[in-house]
Amino acid sequence: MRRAPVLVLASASPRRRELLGRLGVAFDVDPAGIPEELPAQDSRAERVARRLARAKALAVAARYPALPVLAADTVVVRSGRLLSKPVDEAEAWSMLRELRGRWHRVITAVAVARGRRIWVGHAVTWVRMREYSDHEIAASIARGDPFDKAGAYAIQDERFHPVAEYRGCYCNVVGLPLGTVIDLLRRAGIAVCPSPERLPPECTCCPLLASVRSRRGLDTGS
Ligand SMILES: Cc1cn([C@H]2C[C@H](O)[C@@H](COP(=O)(O)OP(=O)(O)OP(=O)(O)O)O2)c(=O)[nH]c1=O
Repeated sequence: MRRAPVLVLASASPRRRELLGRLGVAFDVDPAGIPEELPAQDSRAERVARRLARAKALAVAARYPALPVLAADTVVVRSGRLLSKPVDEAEAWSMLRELRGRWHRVITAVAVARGRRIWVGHAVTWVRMREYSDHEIAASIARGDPFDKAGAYAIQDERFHPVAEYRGCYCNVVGLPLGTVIDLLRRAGIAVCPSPERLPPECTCCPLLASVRSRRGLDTGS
């Protein structure tokens, strides 16, 4: 029997749905579908992502007075320039060339709205891209992969695998920092007790998840 939802995920992203599902909470999905307009240049990228996550959560919360609503927004920041999802091939080319061989930041902000209250948090991951070729960029664009991804790439892309290394939370780059999500849900009154074997192993860098794993004896502390 299907469990009654305890929250609503305001997102059309299949990655967010998959990651939230790993926390073992029952949820409904209802995307916000609001226009996402980014300022081209903003030194306060965290603030931009937080504002968008908040707007998505509030847009959907109006439809669910009895349930908490969780939304997120991911932005890629390179030299102070915000990169969201490319609108066309030319923009995908320019983003992937700009990121190639360099470090950038990925910020995902998360908002949980419940009634008139809202809790917002964010996580930052530093990512260095490898020196992929123009031919690889063309192949990725020909597959249509960049167009629903901030920065025109996916760290989880097994054909392109554009990332050389990263510092911080892997799930944050994919679109949902689980440590931040657990913290915000607890603050909104939803206790989350994830089963450690369902958590992505790459999430060990989230302190909260690391402590969950450690408590259950899965982390040797190395
Ligand atoms: C950088 C990066 C982004 N992404 C994805 C996560 C998000 O789905 C997307 C960022 O765009 P967002 O605008 O944050 O989210 P979205 O439009 O896909 O979904 P919604 O607003 O309905 O929640 O990029 C990856 O899957 N892998 C990556 O490595």
